[in-house]
Amino acid sequence: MSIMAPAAEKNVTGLVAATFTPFTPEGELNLSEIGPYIDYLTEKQGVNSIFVNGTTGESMSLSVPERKILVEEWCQKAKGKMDQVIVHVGCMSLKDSQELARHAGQIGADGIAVISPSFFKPSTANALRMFLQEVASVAPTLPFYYYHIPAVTGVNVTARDVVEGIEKLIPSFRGVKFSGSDLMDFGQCISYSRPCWSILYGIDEQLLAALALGAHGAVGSTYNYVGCHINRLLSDFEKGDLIQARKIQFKLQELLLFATKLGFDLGVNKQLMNEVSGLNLGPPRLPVMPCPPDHALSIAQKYYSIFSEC
Ligand SMILES: CC(=O)N[C@H](C=O)[C@@H](O)[C@H](O)[C@H](O)CO
Ligand SMILES: CC(=O)C(=O)O
Repeated sequence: MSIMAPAAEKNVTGLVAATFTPFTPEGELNLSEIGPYIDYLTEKQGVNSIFVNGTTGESMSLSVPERKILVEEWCQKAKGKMDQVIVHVGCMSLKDSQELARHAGQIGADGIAVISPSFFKPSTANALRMFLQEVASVAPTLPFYYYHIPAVTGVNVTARDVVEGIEKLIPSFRGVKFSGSDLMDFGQCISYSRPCWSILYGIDEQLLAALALGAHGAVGSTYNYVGCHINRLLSDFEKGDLIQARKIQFKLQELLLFATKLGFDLGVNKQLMNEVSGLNLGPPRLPVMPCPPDHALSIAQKYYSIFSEC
């Protein structure tokens, strides 16, 4: 690298765990689990980056003050242990998003991501870009990621339309967390992406297809408990061993298919994490329902029958 190169900014690569928010049994934040959670990810799963207060973290069910308290704890406990802490700051209100973006910058997050508002939905890619630009503008030095999750937001604009030319509107733009199954649109984001961007895939059960299209990394909920296996999928893919990589992808598909038949949702996902990790992340918050204990147990048994110890 040239001696004149600007200070290196890290691209996001590899696996990023979308963290669950720890609650007490009464439904309050349980900050004391965050340190052990980070140690579990690094030591047991080999996962060194986190995406906090996203979908899995139930951000839209948290108050703005709760989101700030969580981010402070995640950033503090991750210091020296995690490569990247990316904070989702999207809200229905532009003002709330800006407040969280500013806060993330002040407390040393490595990047911020924003989901489209979904009550009043932007009707065009341009309206969405204007919203993203207003959020990014209050934290202009923080790497900014657009979080594309159309099945949840119901906002039907392609990510490619959102990112085209966005570097002129948002100089801090650094990539997309793409949680959609439209692989054509995903490919078009990769093909447009700039060298300093990271295009991260977010549907864990089809990661291998996204890798073939050039995904730089992946953000997902299942990397909380299958990270060490999916790390092997990544290295098999890099070696060109597609047969092994597929075997691992199919195992994750088998687990999720089994779980889906029992009604896989965030409550079940969180309880599966509790079972597998031994952490006490508690129940989800309403309207997400807690997982029936027998469902979590049978999914955990399936997990152990599919995946051996790492
Ligand atoms: C809707 C949702 O939460 N998607 C997650 C991330 O984007 C994924 O990690 C899924 O939880 C995962 O792919 C299992 O379906
Ligand atoms: C899965 C994911 O990326 C999220 O929880 O936001």
